[in-house]
This record gives sequence, structure tokens and C-alpha cells, in this order.
Amino acid sequence: MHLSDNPAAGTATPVADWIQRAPKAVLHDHLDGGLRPATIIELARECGYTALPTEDPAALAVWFRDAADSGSLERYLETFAHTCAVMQTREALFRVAAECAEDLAADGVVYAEVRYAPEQHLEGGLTLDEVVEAVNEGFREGERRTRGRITVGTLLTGMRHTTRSLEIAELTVAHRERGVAGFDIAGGEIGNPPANHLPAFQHLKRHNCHFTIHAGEAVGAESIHEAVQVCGAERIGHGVRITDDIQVHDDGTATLGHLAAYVRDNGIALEVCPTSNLQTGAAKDYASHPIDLLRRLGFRITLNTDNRLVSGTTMSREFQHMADAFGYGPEVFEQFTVAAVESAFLPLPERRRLVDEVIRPGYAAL
Ligand SMILES: O=c1[nH]cnc2c1ncn2[C@H]1C[C@H](O)[C@@H](CO)O1
Ligand SMILES: [Zn+2]
Repeated sequence: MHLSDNPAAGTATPVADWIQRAPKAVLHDHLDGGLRPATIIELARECGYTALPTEDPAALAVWFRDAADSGSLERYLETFAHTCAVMQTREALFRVAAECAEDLAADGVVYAEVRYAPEQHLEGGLTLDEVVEAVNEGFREGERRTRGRITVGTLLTGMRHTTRSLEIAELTVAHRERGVAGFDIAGGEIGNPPANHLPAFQHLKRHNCHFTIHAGEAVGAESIHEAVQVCGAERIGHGVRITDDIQVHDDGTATLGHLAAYVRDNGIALEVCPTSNLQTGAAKDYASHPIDLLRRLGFRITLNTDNRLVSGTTMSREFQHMADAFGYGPEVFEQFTVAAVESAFLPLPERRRLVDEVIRPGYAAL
């Protein structure tokens, strides 16, 4: 199903007031997948980028969502050429990061881990360190503008089709005390298994650094197995194809294979992004999305946006889609949000403080 054919999907979704007000935590949100359309157009003018499909902000928003709504992860990823093209200077990165924090905070997000691939922002002559510094300064500015309503950490992403992941892992370790919370690998999953990047993961392990891996999105359970058991991922980006290792019987009961049981029993968080999954073909529609099966089986589920612009979504819209599909009320979203904070790449006392002083009271007040 194409999202654009579905009036309940994407930007048209009306969001319930309590969902808008609920405190949220997002662990899987790409900086280069969430720019404001008007900002892309302004930055393109400033840097002389002429390949945008339109210069009308509303039409550009629709273009991204429709172009990414292809049933293929590879085609979904092609749209990022336009956003990365305008994110090549210190000023542009600063602005995009500051606006990202503002937009997430306006949606009720109190804690965010936002990821991007530093190697994709070097065309204007910045070094990897300068890219990281510009983004971090932008986020500090965004936190100031929102008067501390949101805390943002970053994850540095290595691209799975390139060979720079060890360098990006080293960059992560170098900036870990200054705004960088961890590492990730992303990009086309088919033909690019996570174990290709083993030196990066070993470097992170050696330095006791956190990392997550996109796995089980376009490739099945074997990709998740490699991410968890060979590479040592603490969380899984998407991970929805863990269902390949779960047998659901006619009476509704289920039998878990050894991998699914390991992921569930060890509380390895799944960073679930339903709308993105519909666009890339990882799930057919909201109603049959595996999130509900996985939740009922006791997996540690977190709900995320993936790419707010490219998927035409927000945290509130993802909540609303799940409320519409499965009848979820505040107690389920509180569970997802607590799971997200508890799986955050933050020191334990900070996670506890966020849960006890922000998330629990926020839900109690709804
Ligand atoms: O869901 C995704 N799967 C794999 N790669 C992704 C996804 N969303 C974004 N990316 C890629 C495109 C971006 O340019 C890159 C860094 O944020 O990560
Ligand atoms: Zn992603």
C-alpha cells in the first residue's frame, strides 16, 4: 500500500491531544532525514544546489514522502541525496541540528538520540571533527532555545557500503564526552552485512562505547543474528524481521526460535519505526505491523520516527498510527517510552532521573 493512497497515513494524520502532550523519547531519528522543507530550500539557494525537485515547501514535503514510498530500502535511501547536498557547511549543520531539537521538543520529545553519518558532510571541506562539532553546537543551541525541555545526544553512523566505519568508530570514542552518545551503521542492508564492519565494533567494545546496528529491515533474522551475536549490538535499528524466528500458531500462541528468545530474554531493545517500515516494504500496513505481536511476547519495544521528513511523520503521528491500529492507550505508550529511556545510551542515574521525574509524572498527568 502506498502511504499517499491512505488518508490515515503521513502528514494528514490528526493527532489526539493527549498524544501530543505525552512525554516522548526517540532513539532512532536521522538528522539528514528530518529537515524542515523550507530550510532545505533556503540552504539550497545559499549553496547553489539546483537539483531540488521543487522550491515549494509543502510540495517538497509531499515529494519526499512519495519518492520514499517505494517498497524498497534502496529507493527510500536515494532521497537523502537532496538533504545531504545542503548539509555541507558548519552553518548549515548548526542550523539543521538546532531546528531538529526545536521540532522534536515541540512534539513533546524530552530525550532524543539523533544519528547522522559524518562522512556524508565533507564535500564543503569540513573535517570529520568539524562536522561533529557543528552538529553538537547546533543541538546545544536547540536545547537553549527550548529552555531545556529536551536533551539531545548524537549517534555517529558509519555507512555500511563504505569503508570508513572504523574511522567513524574512532570519532565516536574521541567525542564521547562531548555530545556523542554512541555509534550505528546504516545504509542498504542487502549485500552489506554488519560483520563487514567488525573492526569498528571491536574498537567500540575496547573503549566500552555504546552502539546500535540497523538490522532486520531489508534482510531477515540472519542479519539480526550477526548484529547481536557477531558484532555485539546493544540495540537493533528496526529489527522487525525477528518475526522470521517466531512461529505463530493458529490458536494465537507462539514459539520463539533461539535468536528471538535471546533478543527478548536479554531485553535487547528494538527501535521500531512503523511508517518507515511501510515505505521500505518491511511491513505491509499498520494493522499487520509486527510491533503488537512483539510487544505481547515481551520484547523490549521502543517507538521511533526514523526520518521525520522522508517518512512524513513525527513521534506523535507514530503514536497515533499505533493507537488507531491496536487501540493503544497511555499505558502502552508509557511502557514504550520507559523502555526507550531505559535503553538510552545514557548513564544509569540520568536514565532513572528521566523516568522518575519526567516520564512517569508526565503520563500520570495526562
Ligand atoms: O531506515 C534506514 N535504514 C538504513 N539506512 C537508513 C535508514 N534511514 C536512513 N538511513 C541512512 C540514510 C542516511 O543518509 C544515513 C545517515 O543518517 O542513514
Ligand atoms: Zn534508520
